[in-house]
Amino acid sequence: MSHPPVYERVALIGLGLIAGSMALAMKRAGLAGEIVGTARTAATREVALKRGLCDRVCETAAEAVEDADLVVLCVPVGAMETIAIEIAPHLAPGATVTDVGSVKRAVIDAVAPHIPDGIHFIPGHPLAGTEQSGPEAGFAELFENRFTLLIDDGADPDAIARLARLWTEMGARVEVMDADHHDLVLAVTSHTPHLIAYTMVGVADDLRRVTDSEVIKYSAAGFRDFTRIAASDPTMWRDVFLTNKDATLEILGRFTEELFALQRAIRTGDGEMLHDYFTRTRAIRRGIIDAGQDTATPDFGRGGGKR
Ligand SMILES: NC(=O)c1ccc[n+]([C@@H]2O[C@H](COP(=O)([O-])OP(=O)(O)OC[C@H]3O[C@@H](n4cnc5c(N)ncnc54)[C@H](O)[C@@H]3O)[C@@H](O)[C@H]2O)c1
Ligand SMILES: O=C(O)C(=O)C[C@]1(C(=O)O)C=C[C@@H](O)C=C1
Repeated sequence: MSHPPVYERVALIGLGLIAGSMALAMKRAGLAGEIVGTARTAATREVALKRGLCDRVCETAAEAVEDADLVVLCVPVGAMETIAIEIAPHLAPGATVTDVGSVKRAVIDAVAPHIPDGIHFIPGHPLAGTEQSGPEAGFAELFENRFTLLIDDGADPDAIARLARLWTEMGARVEVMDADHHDLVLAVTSHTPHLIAYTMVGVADDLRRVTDSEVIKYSAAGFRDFTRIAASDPTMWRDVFLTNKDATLEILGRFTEELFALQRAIRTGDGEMLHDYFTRTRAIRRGIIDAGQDTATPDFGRGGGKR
């Protein structure tokens, strides 16, 4: 290892897809002196040790954060407050607490009040994931060339820079953003699209007669992508919608208006409207590719067939 670790001891609370990927990315680049992990079940802790995600596991979050200079909350958004209350009295002075939750305002409201003076709280969100979850799901390349958004909620700039360095060394592109703006942007780019995918797969399931035959047999393209997204973790996504309620409802309202406009164009045979609409959306896709940001479904030669 040619450089000192960014953090001497990192505590990962919750050992699923994101924690596992962080652990492997940190190990690969020598970014943590020691990685300590905790999860609720012995089975998860065992897998984490077996996969080499952690150097050590603890039964409780309180034990795991002892003497850690970085604590990463990697649990569903709705579980963040309980964990914050549990770890607060055990945090080392000067430590940084961050999280990877998909919603930011709700996490700040839930966690910040419990963080003691002298601890840096810097909410974060890697814009990278898959539909897989649990301790087997993580892989070191997950964050490569993907954005990680950090929220500046008044934390010490040096502590933010240090955390940004960790993410950069794990391969991510880091940007600092305001929490409310984050939640609105993610409602457009991630949360509402997931809800639409869940809905579409639900519609197909309602037509069970079709599901049993054609839907599965012929789901090579668009629908298959929807089923991948709709296979994402139910607890995580329940919490996302319950905690990013206003922004999601705002975007869903707009979505419904557009859908009605398209529905009307189909009913009235307004081909020009449909063509113009699809021309505009095609340009957006091409813009994303031209900007070199078409990294939405990293494959890395693993699990390509499942996507
Ligand atoms: N999966 C994604 O695509 C993705 C991407 C970016 C951020 N996130 C966010 O990262 C966080 C973790 O997601 P993940 O995909 O790693 O999930 P995961 O399901 O793979 O792992 C979650 C971990 O939290 C534990 N956990 C669940 N409920 C808990 C509770 N009530 N108390 C304590 N531990 C609990 C689980 O046992 C597991 O160890 C979530 O907040 C999610 O919003 C997910
Ligand atoms: O590719 C996927 O499976 C994802 O949905 C990942 C995705 C996203 O919407 O882009 C999902 C939730 C997150 O908070 C961040 C990333």
